[in-house]
Amino acid sequence: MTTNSSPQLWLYDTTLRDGTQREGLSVSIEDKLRIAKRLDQLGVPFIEGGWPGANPKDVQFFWQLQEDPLKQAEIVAFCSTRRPNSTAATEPMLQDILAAGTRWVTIFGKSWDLHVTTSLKTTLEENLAMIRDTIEYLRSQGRRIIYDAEHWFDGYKHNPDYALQTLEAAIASGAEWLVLCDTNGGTLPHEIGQIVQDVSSHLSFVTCQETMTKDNGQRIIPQIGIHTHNDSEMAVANAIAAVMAGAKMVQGTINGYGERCGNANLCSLIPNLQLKLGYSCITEDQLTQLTEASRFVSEVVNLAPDEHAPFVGLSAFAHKGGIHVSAVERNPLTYEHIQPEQVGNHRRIVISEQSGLSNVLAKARSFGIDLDQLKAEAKEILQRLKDLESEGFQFEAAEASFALLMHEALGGRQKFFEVKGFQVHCDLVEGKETSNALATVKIAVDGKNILEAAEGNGPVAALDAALRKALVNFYPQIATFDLTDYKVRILNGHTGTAAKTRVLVESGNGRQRWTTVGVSTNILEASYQAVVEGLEYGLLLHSQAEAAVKAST
Ligand SMILES: CC(=O)SCCNC(=O)CCNC(=O)[C@H](O)C(C)(C)COP(=O)(O)OP(=O)(O)OC[C@H]1O[C@@H](n2cnc3c(N)ncnc32)[C@H](O)[C@@H]1OP(=O)(O)O
Ligand SMILES: CC(=O)C(=O)O
Repeated sequence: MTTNSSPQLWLYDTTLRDGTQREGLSVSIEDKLRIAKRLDQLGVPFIEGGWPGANPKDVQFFWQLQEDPLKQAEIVAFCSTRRPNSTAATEPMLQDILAAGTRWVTIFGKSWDLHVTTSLKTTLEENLAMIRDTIEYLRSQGRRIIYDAEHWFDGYKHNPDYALQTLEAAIASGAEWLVLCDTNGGTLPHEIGQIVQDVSSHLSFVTCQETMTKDNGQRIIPQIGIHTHNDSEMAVANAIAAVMAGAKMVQGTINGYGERCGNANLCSLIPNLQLKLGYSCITEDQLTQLTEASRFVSEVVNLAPDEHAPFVGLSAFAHKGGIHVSAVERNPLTYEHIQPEQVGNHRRIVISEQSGLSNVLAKARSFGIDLDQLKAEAKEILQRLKDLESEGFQFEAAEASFALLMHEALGGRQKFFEVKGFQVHCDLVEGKETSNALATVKIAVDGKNILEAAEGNGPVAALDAALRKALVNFYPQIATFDLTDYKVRILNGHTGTAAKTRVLVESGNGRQRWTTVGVSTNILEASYQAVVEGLEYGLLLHSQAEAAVKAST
């Protein structure tokens, strides 16, 4: 828990700049604005919005934010130092930076002599001049400077004297933050900690001798920041090592998006820094928005969320093993490192062949069924679950089917309808992309037999349509049900066409979604089981909702 006396750390989000350097991630201006506003709400104090000279989208983004500014965050424009053998005042990109109208600017410069001579093809002296001129010029235009020392750790390891000279150039010209970058992501935590300590001691010596003054006459004592990449899967650990060695700014991205293997993931860094190390980054209230913010950003950038992401993933607090569930039910501390609610996540109990009685009892409670006094029935359900999973069923993603199985075992499964039989006929016409399918179903509702037929652009769509057509007169609510996803998995592929198929069907009613499962050697039969259970579970939800309304009136 953080208190008023918790040491302050400054978060710096670069999702909109370094994050968009991830392969496969592209955002519109509108997307960038939505993300910036979400990060602002989350309480991130610095948000790097992009590189205004690099593309028209980033230019436009900063202009739009001038019209409609953020509430609390500083929006930061990013750029390189001027090019070799030019002047800062005539560098077009620096004019774009000024036009972006931000108070803060991040300038990245070269720390590694190899990069100076190879990438920039210039002299070590000219690189120092590029850093100095650029920062001095931007300061003369009223900007405050964060200096990103690109390839800092590699540069320092190869030529520490020169690397330190680049930082001294940044200090002498008035940078307020010196952000040490592990650009290639190859450094390990012990090296990061040691090098940050070395730099801190060197800087206290340098800043005693030479410090700039701000416009208000105060001395500028630059502080250290850290920017890490995940190429060695160390980005978060490295950022933490830097903080423990004295860094006061932490740069990263939501969900760890970034070039190659990504940047330090703020969704892991923030809770680690705040809950484990006692630093103050955002308020406790804002921390409870972290999971939602992570999912919001993945939705906007159109990338599936990582379900196994620490802290914010769907599975981050999902308990599957029976032993774990039993203990967590007694005390969550037994298998959870933090309370999921602290980061806006929640505990989940997963049902599978790895379950024990505790999983079944907990899941029953979540369905509103009290099995605690019915141990024999619960054991039977557990055995049935294990038997079905050994036949290829999988209930962890198909909880609606498991709920129906429970009702069945307890003798309370409501029979909304009975399928007496079905037939599907497919026409495959050469040259046509989709097949035409016709399904006929025979069902019984309340003792009445109904025969219905429907077409679809595939056999499952036709079967689903025929079932709905037959049922809708009895259950009008079926018109609101949707089949939202359909997944097929071949279970024992080595047996060729005799392989078993598992079908998962996700259905919805506009408010809730549920998943059902079917397994058979015949894909149509497996689909039929899952589709029928999907309709049945939807009807069950509807009747439970009606009963709840009745009970409350
Ligand atoms: C570590 C990082 O993540 S840094 C950020 C990297 N991000 C990006 O590159 C994304 C945005 N980039 C772009 O849109 C383009 O690369 C631009 C607009 C910046 C530059 O485009 P171009 O002028 O066509 O150059 P190009 O992309 O080939 O980059 C190489 C140039 O950058 C120069 N350069 C590289 N780093 C620096 C630096 N720190 N300071 C000054 N110039 C630099 C090189 O010297 C080279 O110049 P040259 O072509 O005159 O020899
Ligand atoms: C500046 C930056 O993004 C890096 O060095 O990785």
